[in-house]
Amino acid sequence: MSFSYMPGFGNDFETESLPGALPQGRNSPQRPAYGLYAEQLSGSPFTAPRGTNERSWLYRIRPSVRHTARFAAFAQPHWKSAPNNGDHELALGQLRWDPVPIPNVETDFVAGIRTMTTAGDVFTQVGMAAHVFVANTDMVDDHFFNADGELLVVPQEGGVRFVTEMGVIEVTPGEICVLPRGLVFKVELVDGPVRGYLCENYGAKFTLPDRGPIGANCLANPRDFKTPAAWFEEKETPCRLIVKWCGAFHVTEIGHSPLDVVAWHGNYAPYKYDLSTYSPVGAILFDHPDPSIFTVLTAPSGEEGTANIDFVIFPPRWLVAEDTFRPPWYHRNIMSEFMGLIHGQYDAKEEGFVPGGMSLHNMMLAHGPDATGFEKASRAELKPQKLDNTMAFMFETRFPQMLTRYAAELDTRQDNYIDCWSDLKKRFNGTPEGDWS
Ligand SMILES: O=C(O)Cc1cc(O)ccc1O
Ligand SMILES: [Fe+2]
Repeated sequence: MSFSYMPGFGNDFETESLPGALPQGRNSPQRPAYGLYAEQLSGSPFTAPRGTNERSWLYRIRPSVRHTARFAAFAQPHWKSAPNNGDHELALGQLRWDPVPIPNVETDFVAGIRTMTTAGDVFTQVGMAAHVFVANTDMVDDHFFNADGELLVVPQEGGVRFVTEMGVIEVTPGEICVLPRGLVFKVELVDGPVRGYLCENYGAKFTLPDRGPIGANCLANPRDFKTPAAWFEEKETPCRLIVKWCGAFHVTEIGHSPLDVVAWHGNYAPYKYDLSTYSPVGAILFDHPDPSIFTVLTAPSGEEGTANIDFVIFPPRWLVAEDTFRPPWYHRNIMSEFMGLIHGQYDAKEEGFVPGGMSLHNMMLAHGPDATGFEKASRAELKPQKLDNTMAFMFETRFPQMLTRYAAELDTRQDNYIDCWSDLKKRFNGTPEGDWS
């Protein structure tokens, strides 16, 4: 399978996989070339302001409406939606999990999605859900679209190929991709079983954060985002289309492959991004800045500076701050922090937060470095230090994240997580020096 990408973020792209398939100068010619059907995919209301108006025109072998069956209910018991007001017995707490094992039974990408938390409300299109996915088999004749939100995919183990109606995106650990609401796709495994994290964004789309005084460069640069060129298949055998719609799952049948878009143009499209192209900007004299400096993508809410979701990474970087406690500070946060680790070690946790694992520090719940990390960082000689072999990330939302029953009962949950702070000693002894014995 050969496929390619076009650089840029939010561009007006155009791409055709057969010469002359894309109409020029108009969207709806009376008879599009090759006998294709023209179809608009609207990602924003028709009248949204220019800066947030998103739509693409797809030129396809058959229009999407040509399915052969009515929709019927489909079972996906592990993929939950908000509101989910905590259908479990687990008390409030700081939480951490080891990785979810990859199943032994045949599990494709859609079947392998397990919801950890939900926030907000899928019906009013605010909030998000944090999921993990584990899969060991390709989707062959099954396809999927999510009407409830865009999907930000963070692979952690194994490569994943999204064969979408607008082109093919392959991502491996260290890369991410975003699949817009409504996009039809199937998922193939590049090389064996896969595991990863998924953020389902019910609200306004992810966009690049403003850089403010940082200026025109650094952080995530637009040219490093890659959108696939058109790719299609002409497959005239029965296929299925599974749909997630307002939290419920439905299935219909199609007599052909729905991945039949020969050409498209527009600014509503999937994309991928290599996290190693992120240029972190940080404190170069003293103090530990807020983690918002490492925002890759932000999904705004209606309120300025208050994201529905921030997707934040903790990439390799130099620590140079003088007279500074360099790891994350102890804190309580109005936003809720779901974290995962793609590889390596995270600087606030010496052990217990392992690649593929997860932690949840919910609205206003105290957290920070474990006791061992605190000890080390408080006594470290403050030479410039390279943090290498590390890539953690955070789905941070303005809303509380409600735990699913699956997450509460998952046997990889670490019951003793809070013990990582139990050795934090009293250092106050009434003297300015404190007790550092
Ligand atoms: O809690 C965490 O580990 C994430 C985090 C990192 C950081 O450097 C500052 C604040 C913060 O929430
Ligand atoms: Fe935090």
